[in-house]
Amino acid sequence: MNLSIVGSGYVGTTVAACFADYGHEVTNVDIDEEVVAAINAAEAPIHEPGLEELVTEHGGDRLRATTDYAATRETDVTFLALPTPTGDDGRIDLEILEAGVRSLGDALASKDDPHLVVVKSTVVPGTTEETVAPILADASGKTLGEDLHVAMNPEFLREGSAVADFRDPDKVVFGTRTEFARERLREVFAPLLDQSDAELVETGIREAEMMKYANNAFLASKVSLVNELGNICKEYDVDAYEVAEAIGLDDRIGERFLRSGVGWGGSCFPKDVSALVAAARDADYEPALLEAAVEVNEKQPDRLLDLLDVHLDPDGKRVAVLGLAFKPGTDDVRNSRAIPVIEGLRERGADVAAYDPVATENMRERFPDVEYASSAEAALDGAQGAVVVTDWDEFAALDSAFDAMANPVVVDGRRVVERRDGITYEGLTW
Ligand SMILES: NC(=O)C1=CN([C@@H]2O[C@H](COP(=O)(O)OP(=O)(O)OC[C@H]3O[C@@H](n4cnc5c(N)ncnc54)[C@H](O)[C@@H]3O)[C@@H](O)[C@H]2O)C=CC1
Ligand SMILES: O=C(O)[C@H]1O[C@H](OP(=O)(O)OP(=O)(O)OC[C@H]2O[C@@H](n3ccc(=O)[nH]c3=O)[C@H](O)[C@@H]2O)[C@H](O)[C@@H](O)[C@@H]1O
Repeated sequence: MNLSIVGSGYVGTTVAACFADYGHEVTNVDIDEEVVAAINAAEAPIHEPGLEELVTEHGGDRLRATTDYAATRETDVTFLALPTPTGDDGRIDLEILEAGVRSLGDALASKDDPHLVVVKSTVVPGTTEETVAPILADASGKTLGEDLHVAMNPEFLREGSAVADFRDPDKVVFGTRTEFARERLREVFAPLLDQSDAELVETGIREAEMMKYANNAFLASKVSLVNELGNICKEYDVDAYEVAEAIGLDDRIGERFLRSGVGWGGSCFPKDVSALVAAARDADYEPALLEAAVEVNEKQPDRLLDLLDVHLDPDGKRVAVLGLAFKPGTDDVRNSRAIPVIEGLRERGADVAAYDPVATENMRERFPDVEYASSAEAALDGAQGAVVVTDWDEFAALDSAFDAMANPVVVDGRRVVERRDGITYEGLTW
């Protein structure tokens, strides 16, 4: 099948490269010329395990990219993988999505065959049918349900394992209203459904939109709950990880997403919980539990720094920050817990020495005047204290590097560093 994917970021590039690998002809449309050039040169524009191999194999061949929306006319289905950020008021900001949809509608105006447009971006219930569909119909002059169809196909992949997650998801959700949309989506996803254990959920468009928010809100709240329990554990000198392991054996709770620590960040949990809270309030419903989940999350970096304060006054001292990415396996620093941690350290007058295996350049844009070390060892050298913010495996292997610290105080926000003789070790929730 001929597919176009509008937006070529974490989702758009991953989805496009995987669909090309399943044998589809795929065109990415993006306004960023560097992203387009990279894909056509068979280079991955973002860091994701396994993506480089796929783009190397298919880029410039079955996988192409362009800045020209006209390319969508040559395709049967267009997926929208555009950003849906948080606006200043906490609500979903649809400006970028609407601009992309308008350009797509203009391009489709001169296409004769019927076309399916699938919203893959995360959007609040009602957006596909009340915002996307009318703009498309207006710009293209086409008739909804006849030669223009819309659908919603939420994406559940995680950064850092995007390719593996996309190929083998727990579920694939089709939110549709017409048989045409259902049939085309089944055809697009046939190879993935054949080669994975994914459950197919066929539902309405608004339900599909809400499933995505419910999924993320549940997971974010689960981590906040385990963080709250972990904070109580710490006060009572109980190891929260032992407790989590035991409660996770109850399959009503489940063993995953029980890692307590410095909290959740990233490009999606914070914005999606915020958008859902705002949408609930717009409907005159006060989502008390989700608000509390956000509040607990915002306090975890302060608790980490309070623990450091117990052992040293950071003013004028070198403090190593180990990990800048919002989670391991990615160079993404959006809403990383490292941001409030670095801000808090600087407010205390500390000289921050930061290290991350892949996210340094992205964090440098945010904090240009922080010292970025080339290794964890270099960051720790001469430091009076260290905080661990991202659970990169390489931090677990650190050992003699702590001997180079001037004062070996380590506050671990992710349960990654091994306790050892010679360091003063504080776990955030254990
Ligand atoms: N990042 C993730 O792990 C996941 C993201 N999502 C959702 O997927 C959507 C996309 O997210 P990401 O891939 O993270 O975004 P991103 O920020 O990584 O990439 C978006 C891309 O869209 C391009 N773009 C912006 N305006 C455009 C326009 N008018 N026309 C064409 N291209 C344009 C940008 O240049 C960029 O390359 C969001 O709604 C997000 O909530 C859903 C599941 C996972
Ligand atoms: O909508 C999205 O963008 C995606 O958001 C999350 O994926 P992602 O943000 O890439 O990463 P996660 O692995 O979910 O981690 C999110 C944050 O929670 C934190 N976390 C996760 C698990 C845990 O046990 N403890 C914990 O603190 C991580 O450190 C990270 O900061 C969801 O897991 C995906 O299903 C979803 O598609």
